Amino acid sequence: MRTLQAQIIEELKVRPTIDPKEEIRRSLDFLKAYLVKHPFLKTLVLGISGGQDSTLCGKLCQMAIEELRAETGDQSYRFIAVRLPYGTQADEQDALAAIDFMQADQTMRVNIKEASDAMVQAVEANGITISDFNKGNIKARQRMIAQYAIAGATSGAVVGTDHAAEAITGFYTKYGDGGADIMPLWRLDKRQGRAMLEALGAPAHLYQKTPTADLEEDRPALPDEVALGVTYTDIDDYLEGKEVAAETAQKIENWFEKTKHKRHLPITVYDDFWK
Ligand SMILES: NC(=O)c1ccc[n+]([C@@H]2O[C@H](COP(=O)([O-])OP(=O)(O)OC[C@H]3O[C@@H](n4cnc5c(N)ncnc54)[C@H](O)[C@@H]3O)[C@@H](O)[C@H]2O)c1
Ligand SMILES: Nc1ncnc2c1ncn2[C@@H]1O[C@H](COP(=O)(O)O)[C@@H](O)[C@H]1O
Ligand SMILES: O=P(O)(O)OP(=O)(O)O
Ligand SMILES: [Mg+2]
Repeated sequence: MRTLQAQIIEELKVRPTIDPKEEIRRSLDFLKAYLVKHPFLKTLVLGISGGQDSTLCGKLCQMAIEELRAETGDQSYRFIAVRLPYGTQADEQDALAAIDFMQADQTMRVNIKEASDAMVQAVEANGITISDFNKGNIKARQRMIAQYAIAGATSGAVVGTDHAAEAITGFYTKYGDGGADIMPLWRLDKRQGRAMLEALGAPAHLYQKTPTADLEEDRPALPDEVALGVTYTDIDDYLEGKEVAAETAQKIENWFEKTKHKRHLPITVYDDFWK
């Protein structure tokens, strides 16, 4: 195995094989323990896009909350699934199917279009141009703002869907979808998450779906794998300690190095991870 590959696997805590049922249990116990330890927190708040990760994460949140209600008798615990379209979302049906699968206690809807467009306009008034790509990150951050507003109003914690196969390439918006309080999928790669959804009986079309951030208007539903130039199969193989083509490993490691800053809190004079 490559030296950096071993270090990354250690940092991101990926295991080469998992028992999906055990990992489901582990995530549920983690979510429950965190809420029990912080009695002020009563809701879990998560954006549901209609993609694989939020389908899995949302199902785990709902299951954890149901167990908590049954075990504590506290009926104020609830899971809030949040629809956060930018205008009309092309795969809205998938998002609704995901919410139906998880049987969310409550669904809220915040259209982020007006706020995102207003931000672009207000910034551009300074004589600079916001690219379509940059605007994509503004959308992801508006989603974060909406989720924190809901968490603030409901004594909630914002749940994030980041996992090892995204963390390794930094394929998330800093303080956007990367901004959350608790991340129950951290440690898992993409195929491990898929196996967990299969074990949970999710509709196949949701876990077989092509992963996309769907943030750009010029390239709608751009597959992550196209944006990254590397497949999740290769990323997962790399994370599981398998051999991948040298050129592929180099691409993955370039993403890892370039996005190091995202996996740390803001940099101060006492930090040296970046040196
Ligand atoms: N496919 C899509 O539709 C789409 C659209 C937009 C973004 N994305 C993805 O979302 C992710 C976010 O994009 P991004 O990473 O360009 O934006 P980001 O906002 O997450 O991170 C870039 C910002 O991080 C900071 N930064 C950059 N390098 C730094 C360093 N070395 N030290 C400290 N701070 C640093 C700067 O503030 C910079 O503006 C990417 O993976 C991107 O591909 C996808
Ligand atoms: N359209 C969306 N509605 C609700 N929540 C969303 C939407 N798009 C993204 N999200 C949330 O962000 C994460 C990350 O999405 P990526 O596809 O990995 O970029 C997703 O899991 C949702 O929680
Ligand atoms: O985060 P999601 O739910 O949008 O999943 P994916 O990353 O597969 O699009
Ligand atoms: Mg997605």
